[in-house]
This record gives sequence, C-alpha cells and structure tokens, in this order.
Amino acid sequence: MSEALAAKAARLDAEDELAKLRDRFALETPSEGNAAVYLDGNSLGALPRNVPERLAEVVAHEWGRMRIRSWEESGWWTAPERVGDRIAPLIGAGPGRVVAGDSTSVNVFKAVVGAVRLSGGPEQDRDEVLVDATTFPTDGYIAGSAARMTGCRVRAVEPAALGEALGGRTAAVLVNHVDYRTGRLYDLPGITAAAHAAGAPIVWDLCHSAGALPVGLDEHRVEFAVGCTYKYLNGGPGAPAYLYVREDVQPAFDSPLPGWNSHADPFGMTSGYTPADGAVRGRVGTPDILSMLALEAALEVWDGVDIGAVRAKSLALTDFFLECVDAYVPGGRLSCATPAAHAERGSQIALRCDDAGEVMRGLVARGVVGDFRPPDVLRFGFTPLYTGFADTERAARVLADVLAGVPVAR
Ligand SMILES: Cc1ncc(COP(=O)(O)O)c(C=O)c1O
Ligand SMILES: Nc1c(O)cccc1C(=O)C[C@H](N)C(=O)O
Repeated sequence: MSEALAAKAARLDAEDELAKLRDRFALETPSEGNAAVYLDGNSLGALPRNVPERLAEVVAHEWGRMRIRSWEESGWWTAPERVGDRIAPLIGAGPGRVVAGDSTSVNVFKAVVGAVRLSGGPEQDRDEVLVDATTFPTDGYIAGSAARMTGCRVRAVEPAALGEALGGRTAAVLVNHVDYRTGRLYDLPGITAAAHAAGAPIVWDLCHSAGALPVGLDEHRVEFAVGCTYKYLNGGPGAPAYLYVREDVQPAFDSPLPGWNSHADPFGMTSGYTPADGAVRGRVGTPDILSMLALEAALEVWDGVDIGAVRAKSLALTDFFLECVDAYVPGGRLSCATPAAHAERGSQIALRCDDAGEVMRGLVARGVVGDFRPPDVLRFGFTPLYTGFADTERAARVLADVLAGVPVAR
C-alpha cells in the first residue's frame, strides 16, 4: 500500500460533504464482510435503508387491508406522475414532464416512434433513424423495429460523426448519454442542437447518467428522454423506468402504445381513444405498484442532495481511482477506455485487459465488486452517494494484487 495514497484517501473522505449519505444505504454483505467495495451501482444500485419498511407497509396495509381502495386513497393511481416528478429535478426537468413506468426498452419504443411521428416521418421525406453505433444493445434492437414499423430505416452512426450524418432525411436520433461500456459522456447540448438544426427530434437514453451528473433536459430543449432507475437512482431490481416528453411537445406526442392508463378518461371505458394531456400520455397499462412505491421511497435519499455536488464527487472519485491504478498497476498491463477529460467522462472507469473476465472474478472473490463486459472490459461504477475514497484506494490496490496473481487471503 502507498502510505501517501492512503493518507490522501483519508483526507478526501474527511472533507467529503456527501460522506454522511452512505448511512442511508444497506451496504453490509455478510458473505463479504463490511470491507466489501461495491462498484457495480452502474448496473444495480444499493438498497436504501428506508425501502424495506416502506415496502412492508405497502404490502401489509395498503394492499393487505385497504385493498382496492388504495388505488385512490393510497395514491396508487397517480404514482407514475408523482414518482416522475421526483425524478424530474435530477434530470433537469420541470414538473409534469416525466412519467415513471414500464422498462427502458419499452420507453425507447414509445419515444422513438413518437419522435418519428413528430418529425412527419417518411411522408415528409424523413426516413432515417440515427442510432449511436455504440449503443446499449436493447436501444438498437428496439429502434430497428420502431424504424421498420414507421417506414424508416436505422443508420448506426458513431456519436462523433452524428453531425455529418444529420440532414433533411433524419426522422429521429437516439443517443446514449453515457456509453455503458467505456463510460464516455456525450455532448448532450451540442448533439441536441445539431439534431434541431437538421429539424430532427432527439431521444436521449439517460440510464448511465441520471443520478450521476446534471442532465439539463428542459434547458437544452430535448424532445424525449428515457432511463432506468435501478442504477444511480437505486430503485431496485427491475424498478420502473421513465419517459420524459418536453412540455410543448406533449400535445403532439402520438404514443404507439395508447393503453387505457393514458386515456383522458380511463374509467369512462369507452371504445374510442382520447389521449390524456401531459406526462400521463406516456403511460400504458396498470403500473407495477410494489416496485413503483419502492422506487418512490428510494428517491427519498436524494432529499437535500445537490446533483452538482454529486458530479463533483464523482469526478474526484474517478480521478483518484485512476491515480491509484497508475501508482499500483505496472504500466502496460491495462489500458483505460474512459476519457481522461472530465467533460467526456461519466461516473465509471472502464479498464481493458485480455483476461478481464478472470480478473473480475478475482476481484469479486476479494470483495471488490465491479463487472465484466465482453470482450475485454472491467467496469467500475462510482456512486457518489455511497462510495468513498478509501474504498477507491482499496479497489485499485486489490486490482493490482489480482493482476499480480496474489492468492486470495483466507
Ligand atoms: C443504456 C441502457 N439502456 C437500456 C438498458 C436496458 O433497459 P431495460 O432492460 O431496463 O429495458 C440498459 C441496461 O440494462 C442500459 O444500460
Ligand atoms: N438490467 C440488468 C439486468 O436485468 C440484469 C443484469 C444487468 C442489468 C444491467 O442493467 C446491465 C447494464 N445496463 C449495463 O450497463 O451493462
């Protein structure tokens, strides 16, 4: 261990204003001991401590005793908009623009079809859906189907080349804000402005940015955005995703999944469809109430938390991790896929090595939990709400031990 780096970690932890938030999470894992370092919050966020009690109350009281009355009296029916409004400030959206529900995949479908329809689509000679070539797979699959259904075709484009690819034929653009594999952050204001200059609406996938850095959806006039809540928003496995539709776009949003929950008068049970106004238009069917209310409770950890402070700590953590890796790991053993420039970095560090799968198994066996993404990426996600600098120094030190073939201590 480097005494200097350990001392620096202790100093940074002592100065960290967000350090106290760690107590809001259950991070003890009996099998790994308290010393486990959890760096996989970019796949599944940790459990906020208040969630189990709230969920038990929902099950026992709201479902167990109130039963059907809970749709109204416990606020179940309006939970998707209420939870959407809690997510909104974290992604730079005003109230009434975000609705929680369904999965990210389903919301990508609603948003891409909605964007093509908004642009006029092939009838206006706009028949290309541009999708970033490095996208998380589900977005590409769904966009492909959405394009076929709307008479368009998908064009995969490297985000850096989007400027040249955009034009009069662009019907919609779908981009991941942070690349799930490399942790590269894309220029949301610049790419959005370029799409608008070409007359095309844009859809951003915020899965790897929401809760880790400021997004500014309203400010940059993004038409649509989607994201999951089980990563940096800590909503739990399979927690509802969300859909953002810009306020002035909402009246024209023509959802391809006009379920009864998005009807202006759902309990009128009429055969004709009249869409509701506002964020409600993004709903489809009956929401998953248990997961929805677990998410609502999980979002309480954000009370009083400034997303700007979260971003500052995220960058400090990833900088410090790189500094420690540099100090501990012999040169040439790893290469960093995450950009050094802060403006291009999300909240994870991706390190490449040929035996990445085996290295990650070694790390997990020693209590440092990141993940492996094929073919050669070690991913380390940094969740500023519960990750500290001593954790970070330890993760880099254990990584060096694993790479050096040091056996697991028993
Ligand atoms: C960028 C991105 N989009 C979409 C998804 C998947 O969404 P879901 O499986 O929740 O539909 C993920 C992660 O699973 C992701 O990282
Ligand atoms: N959604 C996941 C799941 O259901 C199981 C395991 C992992 C996930 C993930 O979220 C993966 C994640 N989006 C990634 O960036 O790789």
